[in-house]
Amino acid sequence: MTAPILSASALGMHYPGARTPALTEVDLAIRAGGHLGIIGESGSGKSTLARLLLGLQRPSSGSVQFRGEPIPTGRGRSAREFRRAVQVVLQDPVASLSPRMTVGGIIAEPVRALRPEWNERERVAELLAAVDLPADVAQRLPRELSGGQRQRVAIARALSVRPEVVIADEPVSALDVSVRAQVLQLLRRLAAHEGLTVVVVSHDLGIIDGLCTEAAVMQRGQIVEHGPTRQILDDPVHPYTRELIASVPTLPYRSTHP
Ligand SMILES: Nc1ncnc2c1ncn2[C@@H]1O[C@H](COP(=O)(O)OP(=O)(O)OP(=O)(O)O)[C@@H](O)[C@H]1O
Repeated sequence: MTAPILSASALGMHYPGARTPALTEVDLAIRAGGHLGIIGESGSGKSTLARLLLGLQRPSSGSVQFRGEPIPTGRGRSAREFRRAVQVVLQDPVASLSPRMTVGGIIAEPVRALRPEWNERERVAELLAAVDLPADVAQRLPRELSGGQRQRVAIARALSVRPEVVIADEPVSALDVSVRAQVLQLLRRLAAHEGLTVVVVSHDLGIIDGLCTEAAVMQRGQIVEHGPTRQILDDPVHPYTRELIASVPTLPYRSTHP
């Protein structure tokens, strides 16, 4: 078995003033090239876990490791390498994109910060093509694009520095159902093409089923079930997982994963 690229040990998060912890003793190993879905109802701790895996927040207890070492902090070489290697795609494409920057500027920003030696314009053109957007979109502003196009821009930006891991928090929840399927298809194709490790956070079982070969089910800050997505869907063990599955009448985005 390959060593995990990202892992969490006994991870805990207790927000100041909160009555109960958002995360308790979470252990998780994400193997390189794996496609993991984190599923659970609102408030179960999914986004908190994602932010801790991204190093955007410090845990109250436990730790996150990247390639077997604690996530590097500060401005040194290893911290820059972590920021390049692990990228995020957020839920709301409008809020996650700066309204006054052109699309080209938005996509190029991580390249400028982390790969200044690359030709920015060429990279932007490559990325727009990779996410099936026309080249002239580079000169436009985010508000001139549709929701689906904006989410494609967010994906292009995340891929701009050739990351190894992409953590997507509700990547298609803000989109119309028909556009959702297209963006999911794009994410699937890019993940396979770039050999990415993907972590998808969603409250929607259909989206996890469409993108992830492996799923972790969260309830009240804990992972209550973790295994192959197909096995979890076909033969759920935990009562909460059964409840989640029963609440979804159909799973619309089923991919071709075994
Ligand atoms: N910055 C914060 N300060 C205080 N409490 C927080 C903060 N962020 C999250 N929480 C609390 O932590 C718990 C877990 O929240 P989190 O957002 O991680 O869950 P989630 O499963 O992602 O939910 P959702 O799907 O609604 O985003 C909730 O009780 C939430 O109110």
